[in-house]
Amino acid sequence: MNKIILALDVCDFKKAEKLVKETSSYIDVYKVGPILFLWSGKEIVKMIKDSGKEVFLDLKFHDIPATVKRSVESAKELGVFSLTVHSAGGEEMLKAAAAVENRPRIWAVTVLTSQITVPQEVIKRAKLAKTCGIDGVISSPLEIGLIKKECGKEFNVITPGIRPAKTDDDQKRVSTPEVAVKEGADFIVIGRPILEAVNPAEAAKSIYGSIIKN
Ligand SMILES: O=c1ccn([C@@H]2O[C@H](COP(=O)(O)O)[C@@H](O)[C@H]2O)c(=O)[nH]1
Repeated sequence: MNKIILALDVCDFKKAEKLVKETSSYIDVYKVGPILFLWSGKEIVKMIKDSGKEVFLDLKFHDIPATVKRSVESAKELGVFSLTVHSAGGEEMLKAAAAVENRPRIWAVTVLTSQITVPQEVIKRAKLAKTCGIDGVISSPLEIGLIKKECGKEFNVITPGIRPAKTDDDQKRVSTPEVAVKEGADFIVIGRPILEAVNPAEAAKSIYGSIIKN
């Protein structure tokens, strides 16, 4: 499976559909977060799946264990490939999410890539998630090596904060796609560098080209 996940952070079904069509040669998994899900919910998930692609539902569940368990069950009914919970929800919440049978892959957010933190905090949360039966974590590309070392190669590391070129935006812990893939990222999540490009398909192609060389 291609390692690029395109974050469909748009609030328009037609725009999302056009982006999927234009980039489908380079992307197998599309991320749907609150921006798009609040507009198009089930329809967007269906459109992506009907295009033969997978959905990463990034709603970062962070609630009491019973509510998170039922949210994971609902996401399972939608047929998504993976979803996120927030590690700050704690052990009981993470275990409740992981215990749902035949569920999508669950990835726990460690510390948001827009926040400055110390690697020890990310590792502490990654280890907690692993102990609770979660499949992997969302972290910045700066922590990939350390997480793989501490939690094992099989534990998924998914990294937003990917910038092919230097930008001045809200992402604080960043690297290029090439470096993230070399470090061992299982997937890299990219939004604005593709969404805001003059030609999103060309931007996706160029990032794809840069990572398959490695
Ligand atoms: O720690 C996190 C967790 C999630 N994200 C999400 O990834 C994309 C990144 O988009 P860019 O435009 O490439 O910055 C976005 O949907 C975030 O909600 C994250 O960035 N960091």
